[in-house]
Amino acid sequence: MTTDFLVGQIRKKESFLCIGLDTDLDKVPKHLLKEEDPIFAFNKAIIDATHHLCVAYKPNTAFYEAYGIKGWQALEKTINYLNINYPEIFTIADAKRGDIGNTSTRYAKAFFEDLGFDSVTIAPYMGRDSVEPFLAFKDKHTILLALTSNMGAFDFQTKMVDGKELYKQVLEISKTYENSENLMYVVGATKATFLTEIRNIIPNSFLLVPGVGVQGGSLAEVCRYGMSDNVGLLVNSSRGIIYASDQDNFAQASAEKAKELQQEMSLELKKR
Ligand SMILES: O=c1ccn([C@@H]2O[C@H](COP(=O)(O)O)[C@@H](O)[C@H]2O)c(=O)[nH]1
Repeated sequence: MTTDFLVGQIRKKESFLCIGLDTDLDKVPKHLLKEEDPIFAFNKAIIDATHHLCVAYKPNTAFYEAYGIKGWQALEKTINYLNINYPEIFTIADAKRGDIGNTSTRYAKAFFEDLGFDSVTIAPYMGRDSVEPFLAFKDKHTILLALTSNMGAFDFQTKMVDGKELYKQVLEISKTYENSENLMYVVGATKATFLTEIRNIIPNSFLLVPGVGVQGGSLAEVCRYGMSDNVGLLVNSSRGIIYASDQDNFAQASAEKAKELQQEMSLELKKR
């Protein structure tokens, strides 16, 4: 998917919401456990109830890998279901990969070609040759971890390296990578006040922003400091939406939570 198409969807739906499919069988409604594939049954119900309120879904692969082959099959069914039924939706494999070049190429083939995701999250720590194999895929997007939402972000990401915080070095150096137009970045909603400086370095790049809801980040602050001329934001919520209820009406309850965020986003878009 091209970035222009994504921006068009955001304007049309008045939403830059990304719903995280962090599907945990300990948390899904008990009646679904009788299904042949309860992970997919849960995801399908959530997607069918919420697709008109969001522009992206982000399965975090950890939640699928934890169930072995069955989990991976559920991930495959979920991305196929999205690509066939809702091709206008931007898909993110939150896999946080990155390795030496030839290995990164295999990761890129797995997520972009075999599974057919639009984007994948990548750790920048191994540098240029670990990231460029992902960037080589046309109309696919590589989402680099820049400043993450967790407390541990302060262990390394904000430390000074050559006179500048490490996360700023990640932003600046990655701009020199081949096909850098295919880059997006992860910035946690809990770090919203850093967004002004981040926007000075990457004024128009798309940011994937997790951390609203359960982690305590504020959507209003993210918009105030991080919205660019082309919106440039995909704000993720996982648990706050998909586990709104563990009763029979769970999908409807998730749609209600998604609608609350979508309406706030619509107001933010109208302010600009
Ligand atoms: O900095 C980061 C990077 C990734 N995540 C992931 O996003 C979701 C957040 O889930 P919530 O339930 O909305 O808190 C989850 O998959 C994380 O692994 C992040 O939170 N922060």
